[in-house]
Amino acid sequence: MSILEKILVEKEKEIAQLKTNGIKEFPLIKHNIPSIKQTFPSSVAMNVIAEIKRASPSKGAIDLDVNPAEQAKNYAALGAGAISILTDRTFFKGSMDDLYEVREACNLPLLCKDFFIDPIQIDQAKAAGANIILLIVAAMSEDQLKQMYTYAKGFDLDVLCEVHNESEMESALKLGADIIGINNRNLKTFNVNLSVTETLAPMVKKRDRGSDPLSQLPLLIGESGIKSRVDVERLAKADVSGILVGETLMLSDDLQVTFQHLQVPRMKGSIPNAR
Ligand SMILES: O=C(O)c1ccccc1NCC(=O)[C@H](O)[C@H](O)COP(=O)(O)O
Repeated sequence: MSILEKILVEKEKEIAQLKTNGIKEFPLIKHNIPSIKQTFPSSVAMNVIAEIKRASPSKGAIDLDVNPAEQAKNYAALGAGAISILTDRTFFKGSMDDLYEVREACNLPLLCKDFFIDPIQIDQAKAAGANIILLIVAAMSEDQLKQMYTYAKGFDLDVLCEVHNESEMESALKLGADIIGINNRNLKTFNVNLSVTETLAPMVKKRDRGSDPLSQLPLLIGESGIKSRVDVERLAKADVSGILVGETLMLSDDLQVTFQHLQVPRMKGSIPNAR
């Protein structure tokens, strides 16, 4: 069984519990958080979605004792455009409480990075303060993907639709996803290769947009395995609007320097108002 399959087996158990016990309510809610669809395209520097990641299947423990609110405040002060919070408990040692603590501490868009396969998980993420949820194309059928996407959008949530190969990119484009994450990490082997983004990103512009050639291109996010300025420059050339970075930020001894390395200039052609 691949790690993704193992995670999904656990998710089925969690979903059964949520349906029996109900979702956990939180006393928020902050409104008027800007969407990354509005803020990312106009940015001249690479947009960073900075992740709070206590542990992972590929790395084991990363920083089990991190204070999510403090970490998020540091990310925000250094110019992160959004924060990703791994909320899965079994494999990543996170929780919905982590998400909520970050929601209370900052006003950036928050990505609930979990393994969504049932609408009740979307209800739970929204209640804890998420603005964006993750839908992994490899985790469900096209019909299920469409249902989950429609459900999340109806709840005023953005959706990061994650792909790792050409057929998954085709599914995301067919769905009409407006934010697509290209995951450089193979969830079966854990192998990380930035050429995944370089190969898949051009598919977005090549796609036939039928009778509406001016329709907006999806926002592209390069995900996983990003460690250095050189890595980000490669992804900038592939014309992504943003990058999702976990381990490198969580293990950084000097977040300010690490952020400077990540915020490289983006391609001029991809920035509407850039001169
Ligand atoms: O990180 C893992 O080991 C992992 C394994 C199985 C499924 C998902 C996994 N990671 C989730 C993520 O999407 C990453 O945390 C995110 O893209 C950031 O990656 P990185 O910068 O390499 O920490």
